[in-house]
Amino acid sequence: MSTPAIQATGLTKHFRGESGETVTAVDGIDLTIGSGEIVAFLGPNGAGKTTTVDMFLGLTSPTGGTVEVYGASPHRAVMEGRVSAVMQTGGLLPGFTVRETVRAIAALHGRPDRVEVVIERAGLGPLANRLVKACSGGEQQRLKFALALVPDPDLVILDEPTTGMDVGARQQFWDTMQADAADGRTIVFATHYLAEADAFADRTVLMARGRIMADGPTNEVRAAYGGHTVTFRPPANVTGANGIDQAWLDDLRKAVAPLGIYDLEVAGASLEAAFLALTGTPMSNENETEGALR
Ligand SMILES: Nc1ncnc2c1ncn2[C@@H]1O[C@H](COP(=O)(O)OP(=O)(O)OP(=O)(O)O)[C@@H](O)[C@H]1O
Repeated sequence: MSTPAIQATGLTKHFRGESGETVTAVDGIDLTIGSGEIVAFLGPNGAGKTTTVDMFLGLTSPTGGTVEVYGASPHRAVMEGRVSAVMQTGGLLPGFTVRETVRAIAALHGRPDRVEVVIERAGLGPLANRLVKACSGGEQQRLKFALALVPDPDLVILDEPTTGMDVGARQQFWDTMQADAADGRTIVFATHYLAEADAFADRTVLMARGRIMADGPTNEVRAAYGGHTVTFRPPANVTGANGIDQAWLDDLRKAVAPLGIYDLEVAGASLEAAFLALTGTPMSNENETEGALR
């Protein structure tokens, strides 16, 4: 059997919280990701997705357990160019053009031969001479993706790569990823968006409170654990510019608990959701409903 891309055993991470309490971000994860898999880490805010992928990349050291990337430490796998990442945040130099940025990173890796390949692969050809500061958020994310491809890694890890993109940019980003994945690269990405896992991942690892709640083919996870989303419009007198009145929400949580409803989450309506509702296009993002009982 070939060496797995990622092998995690009992992987655990504790942080010290603001008042000195222990926060368990990742709580004993066992996981094997094989070569060529496309895996989504799906979960709500604070589920532990970022901490988990940070440990895959050696950016955070585990408090307990182990993680190996292609049979070696994450640090070594990164140094050898076997794994690279597209992170949520991270600096691009605004005064460089797209091509200059790719050239600089390719020079660092000793791979000048990769410049045009990755520009083309990330769909940046028409933008190659544009200054980074003139690129949209979505275009900058595609540039980060191009940079991640410079060492021709076996594994690419993406942490919520489409955060902040509009619907069109998100689609374009995933089209680019899809084309790349067709070449057999292993891809692991963290996302809030069930629709992204559904559309793109063969396998979904559903995380909540630092644990794996479900892990399997995306369609099976959806069917077995998806449940139903109940949307509602709260009374006008409890809503304001800052969201829904907290005391009312606490009462609501208490009221629905006897019905077996837990983890009630409320997200403010986004412009995207409003746009989609107004245009009649189905919403792809289930986290951006006006109010949702999960
Ligand atoms: N450096 C830190 N110090 C203290 N607590 C942290 C730190 N990093 C993360 N946490 C906590 O660990 C938990 C998991 O956070 P993490 O960022 O991994 O979740 P996530 O699923 O990626 O969430 P999001 O989707 O919001 O990015 C959260 O409770 C978070 O507040």
